[in-house]
Amino acid sequence: MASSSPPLLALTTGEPAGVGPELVVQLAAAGELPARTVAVGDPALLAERAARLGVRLELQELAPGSSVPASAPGILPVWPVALHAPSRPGRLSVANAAYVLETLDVAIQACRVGQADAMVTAPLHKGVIIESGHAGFRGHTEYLRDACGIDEVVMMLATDRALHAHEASWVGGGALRVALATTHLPLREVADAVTASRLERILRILHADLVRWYGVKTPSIAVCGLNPHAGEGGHLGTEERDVIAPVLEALRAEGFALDGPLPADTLFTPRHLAGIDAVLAMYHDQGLPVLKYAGFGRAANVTLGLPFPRTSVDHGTALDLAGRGEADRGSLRVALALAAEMAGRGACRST
Ligand SMILES: NC(=O)C1=CN([C@@H]2O[C@H](COP(=O)(O)OP(=O)(O)OC[C@H]3O[C@@H](n4cnc5c(N)ncnc54)[C@H](O)[C@@H]3O)[C@@H](O)[C@H]2O)C=CC1
Ligand SMILES: NCC(=O)COP(=O)(O)O
Repeated sequence: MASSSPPLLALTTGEPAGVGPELVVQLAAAGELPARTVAVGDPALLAERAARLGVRLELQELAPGSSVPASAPGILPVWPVALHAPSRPGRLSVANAAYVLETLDVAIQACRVGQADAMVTAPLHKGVIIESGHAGFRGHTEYLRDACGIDEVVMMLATDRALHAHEASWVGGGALRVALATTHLPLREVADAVTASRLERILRILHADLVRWYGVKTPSIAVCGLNPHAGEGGHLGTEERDVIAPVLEALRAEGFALDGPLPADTLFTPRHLAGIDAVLAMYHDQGLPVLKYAGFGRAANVTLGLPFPRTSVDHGTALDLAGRGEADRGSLRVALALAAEMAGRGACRST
C-alpha cells in the first residue's frame, strides 16, 4: 500500500468534454469520495465544471505522485495535468486526446511505483483518441495491459450486488458478473480472436481473480458459446466444438468448475445462473447488454489480471448530458467503493 492507511485511489477525470469531470466534482463536494482519493486532471477544467454547476469546491493542487490527505467534503486534491486546448461540454477536441492519455499515464505510473493503491477511471472517448493519431487505441483495458507490459487482462463488469467479496454468487434479482473473452473488436474479427490460447489465458485470470478479489473458494464459471445455440452441434458454427469445448475440457481436468459452452440466450436466465460466480461471454455485445439491463448505473467495470486494482464506470462519456449536472453518479460511486475495497485488501500482484 502507498502509505499506512487508508488506501489512495488515483481517479482519472476522463474525456474533458464528457461527464467525467462533473461527476468527480459533484462527488467531492458531497463528501462521497473514499477515504483518500486524488483526481488526476486539469484543475482549471474541474473548477470551471464546478462553477458551471454551482458546486462549491476547493481544489488542492499537489505534485503528481505526492502524498494526499484524507478526503473531506468540499475539498478535492488534484494531481494536475494540463489540458492541451480549452474544452467545452459535449464538444470533442482531438487536441485533448493526448491530455486524456497523460492522465492515464500519471495514474498508472503512481500505481506501478506504489504512490497510489488503485486506479479508478472516468470515461474517455475512444474515437477521438483514435482520430488523434493513436490508431491502435481500443480502450482503457488494452492501454493498461500494454502499459503494464502483460499479455492478457480480463474485462469484467459486475452489478453492485455482485461486486464485493461477501456476495458469493448469483442470487437472483440483479447480481451478475460478466467477463469478456474479447473486448473492443469489430464483430467481423471476433470469431478469429476466440482462440484456444486466448480462452485458456482468460479463464485462468478470471478463475484466479475470483478467488483473489471475491473470496470465491472454487469459482463456478458459465461459458457462452459463440454461435446461435452454441453452434447447434456444429451445424451453425464450429468454434464451440473445435475451440471452446476442448479448452473447457482441459481446464476441467485441472479442477476448474466450468459449465459450457452454453447458448448465451438460455445461459442468461435465472435458472442457469443459479450457483454461477461469473459468466464468460465471447464478445462485448453478447454479455454487456444483459449486465446493463440488470444494473446500469449501479455496476462497475474491473480489469482483472493487472498488478494493481483498476475499476471504472459502466457508462461512457455521455456527451449529450455533459455540463448539465444530470448524469447519474451511481456507477462512479460504486467503482470508487470497489477500488477502495480491493486496495484495502492490499492484494497487489507481484508481476
Ligand atoms: N469506461 C469508459 O471509458 C467507457 C467509455 N465509453 C465510450 O464513451 C463514448 C460514448 O459511448 P456511448 O455508446 O454513447 O455510451 P454512453 O454511456 O456515453 O451513452 C449512452 C446513453 O447512456 C446515457 N448515459 C451515459 N452515462 C450516463 C449517466 N452517468 N447517467 C445517465 N445517463 C447516462 C447517455 O446520455 C446516452 O443516452 C464512446 O467513445 C465509448 O467508447 C463507453 C463505455 C465505457
Ligand atoms: N463497454 C465497456 C467499455 O467500453 C470500457 O472500456 P475500457 O475503456 O474500460 O477498456
